[in-house]
Amino acid sequence: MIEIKNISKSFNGRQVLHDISGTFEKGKTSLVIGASGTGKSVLLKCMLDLIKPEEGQVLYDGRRFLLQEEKDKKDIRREMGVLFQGGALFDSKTVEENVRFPLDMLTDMPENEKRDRVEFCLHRVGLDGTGKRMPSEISGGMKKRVGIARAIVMNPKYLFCDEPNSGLDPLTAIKIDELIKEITDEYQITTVVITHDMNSVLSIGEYIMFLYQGKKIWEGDSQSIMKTHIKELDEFVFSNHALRQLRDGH
Ligand SMILES: Nc1ncnc2c1ncn2[C@@H]1O[C@H](COP(=O)(O)OP(=O)(O)OP(=O)(O)O)[C@@H](O)[C@H]1O
Repeated sequence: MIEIKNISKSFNGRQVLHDISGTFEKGKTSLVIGASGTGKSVLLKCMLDLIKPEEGQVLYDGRRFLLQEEKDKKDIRREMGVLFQGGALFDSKTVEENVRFPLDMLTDMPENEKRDRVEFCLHRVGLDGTGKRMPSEISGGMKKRVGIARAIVMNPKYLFCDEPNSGLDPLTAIKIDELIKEITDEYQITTVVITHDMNSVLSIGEYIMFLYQGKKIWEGDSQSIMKTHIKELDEFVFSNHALRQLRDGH
C-alpha cells in the first residue's frame, strides 16, 4: 500500500499541487487521471522522490520515504519498478540487456539466475524469443512490453507506469492495460498508472484519483466516476465527447 499525505508543490511561486492525499492499495491498479498540465507527472515524481514537494509525505507500507536519509530510502527504491513514458529503453542495448539492466546495477545475482529471471520476465510479457533483437527492430507495443519486463525484473512491490498507452493504437493499448492489470493481480503489486486514456479508466481503473488544476477533485472506482463525473471527465480530461458517446452506446 502507498499512502500520499498532503503533498503540495510549487515551481517559481506557482503552486502546481495542492494538498493531495490518497491511498493506493496492494493488488490493485490505481489510476491518476486529469487534463494535460494538471500535475499528474509532478505527483508521480514526488512519489518517486525525483522532485521534492514543499509539504507532505509518502508512505510505502507505512515506511516514510521523503526526507529520509539516502541509506534508508535504498530498500524502498529496490522495491519499485517504473515504466517510463515512451519506454525509455537503451537503444544501443538488446531487449535482453535492457531487461537485465536493473539486475546488473542493483544485485549481485549469479549470471545463470539473471539469465533465467530475464527469460522468465520476457516470457511473462509475451516476448519469448525476442531477447537478441534491438529496440529499433521491434514495434511500439513490444517496446512497452520490454519496459514492463524491465520494471518487474526486480520483483517489485510497487509499480509506476507513466502514460503506458501513449503512442499506441487502441487495440495494443488495451493489451498493455490488461497486461499491467494481470501482473498487478498475479504478484499483488501496488500499481499506480498515470493516464489520459478513457479506455483505461473504464477497463482497469479499480481506484481513480482525478486531478484538476493541481487539486484532487474526486476519487473512487470507474463505475461511480462514469455515473457522477461524466461531464467533468469529458470536459477536463478528454475534451472530445468520446466518453459521452461510449456512455450513450454510439
Ligand atoms: N520542473 C518544472 N519546473 C517548472 N514547472 C514545472 C516543472 N515540471 C512541471 N511543471 C509545471 O507543473 C504543471 C504540471 O505539470 P505535469 O507535467 O505534472 O502535468 P501533467 O498532468 O503530467 O500533464 P501531461 O498529461 O501533459 O503530461 C505544469 O504547469 C508544468 O508546466
